[in-house]
Amino acid sequence: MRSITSSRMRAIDANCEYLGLKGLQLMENAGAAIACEVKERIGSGKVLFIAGRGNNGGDAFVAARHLASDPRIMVYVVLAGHSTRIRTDDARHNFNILKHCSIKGTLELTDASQLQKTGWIEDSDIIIDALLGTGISGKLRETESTMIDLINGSGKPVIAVDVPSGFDPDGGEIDKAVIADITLTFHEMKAGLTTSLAGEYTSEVKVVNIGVCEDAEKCVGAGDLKVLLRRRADSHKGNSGRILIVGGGPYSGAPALAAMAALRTGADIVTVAAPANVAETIASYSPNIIVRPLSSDILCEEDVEKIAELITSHDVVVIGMGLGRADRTKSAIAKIIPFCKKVIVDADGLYGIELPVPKDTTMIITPHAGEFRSLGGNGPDDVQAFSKENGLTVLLKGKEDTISNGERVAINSTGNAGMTVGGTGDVLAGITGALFAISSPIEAACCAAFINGVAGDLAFEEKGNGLLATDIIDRITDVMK
Ligand SMILES: NC(=O)C1=CN([C@@H]2O[C@H](COP(=O)(O)OP(=O)(O)OC[C@H]3O[C@@H](n4cnc5c(N)ncnc54)[C@H](O)[C@@H]3O)[C@@H](O)[C@H]2O)[C@@H](O)CC1
Ligand SMILES: [K+]
Repeated sequence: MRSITSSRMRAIDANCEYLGLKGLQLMENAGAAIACEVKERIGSGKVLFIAGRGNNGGDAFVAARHLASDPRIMVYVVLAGHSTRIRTDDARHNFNILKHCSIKGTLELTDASQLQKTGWIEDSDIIIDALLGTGISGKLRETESTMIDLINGSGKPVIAVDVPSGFDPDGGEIDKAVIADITLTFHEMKAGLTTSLAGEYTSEVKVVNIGVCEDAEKCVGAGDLKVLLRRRADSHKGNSGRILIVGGGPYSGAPALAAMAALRTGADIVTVAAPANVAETIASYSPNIIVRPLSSDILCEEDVEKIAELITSHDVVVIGMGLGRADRTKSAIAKIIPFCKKVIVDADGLYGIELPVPKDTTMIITPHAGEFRSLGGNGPDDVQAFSKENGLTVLLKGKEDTISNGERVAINSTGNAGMTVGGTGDVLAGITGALFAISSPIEAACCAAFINGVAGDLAFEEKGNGLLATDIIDRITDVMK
């Protein structure tokens, strides 16, 4: 069954916003769907909303408004905590409108035990649980924890909003959660609700369409990047990645561009392993790059041992740019790949790999159309099947980039015609390397294509068709901000 993680859902929500579809609109649809479900279950009576201070609560405030205008229904709203501490603008907005609706009673409770004294739980015909949704983190805290106990002790029918509160939407361990009769989950089935544990907390799950636009899911957007960068901010310093770039020989600029792009994307350390004839030239481009010279004028099998040793002190290997296609180089590449845990193969490197990918290696390839064909791929429509068959992630460069890990397919439409200039592919590979150190291959490939394209668009505004690959590198930090 198709399902979605909470972080992917957050990315889609943010992509909607980026495309002009506001969270408030989605919340309106979510709330309207809850109100419909309530009316289907009870034609008349008392409805008690128990809401938290995030957007899960916001959905409840919308539903309360929709129901309040029905003369047969009496609506009560309990907020866990004080309204000054509502966490999001959308939820606050909808909470504030409630004072203009015929709500029978509203309470803001920091002490959950006060709820019992109101008698609202016993009097209610149905309870709507909107304490916590996909924004839950860590162990359950008060006031929410006691409110969950009160809902579970009520014996009343319960509708859970998005997920039963306390339940981990990604299927992790839980302390306790609301036990609901039905869960209305928005947009797509949440991963946690597909686990066997879910059956203990909800008898039924209904997936509700809230009007998410197709491109927010299909195209890479600012939301994907936001989620990835937030994760990086949460991770400890020193976790941002050590990248080993294996490139150069016939050319010297390509590995240097990849290295600088990786550094600008936030990699901690970037080492370039390059044939001896170009090592000094590469080092002279920037003092930020560490260069390790190899044995001769091209990468060859004699270098494999040294590179295998270097790999052990790096998180990600980026191999291919500027290597040339000598037979000795190709066979060296084939021997190096099995030493790599995480590897990105670009440009000439693509002529040396053997598919499918070795069992312990996770690979991203970044071919253009011709390189993809030479691997046996058949254009953008074949990217998903090719990825699945060969056990890797493909970022096929083109007017629109097509990215797939065999399951998800994404399109990146940032970038412009000025980016056909040499070196932009090397920049993309470097960005991908830095992101791969901190994320899954599909996230890394998607976000790298997006960053590279937007940085290219910013550079194009300034330089027009005269833009250079180095101009794109200069704008990476603007995009990341
Ligand atoms: N555009 C959007 O983002 C949309 C979001 N939607 C709803 O918004 C929900 C996600 O909203 P949020 O991200 O605001 O998060 P939630 O509303 O799920 O939860 C966040 C709140 O819970 C508190 N909290 C987190 N972990 C806790 C714990 N362990 N113990 C006690 N309190 C805890 C936080 O302090 C915060 O106040 C979804 O589940 C869905 O119901 C829908 O309205 C559709 C649109
Ligand atoms: K909930």
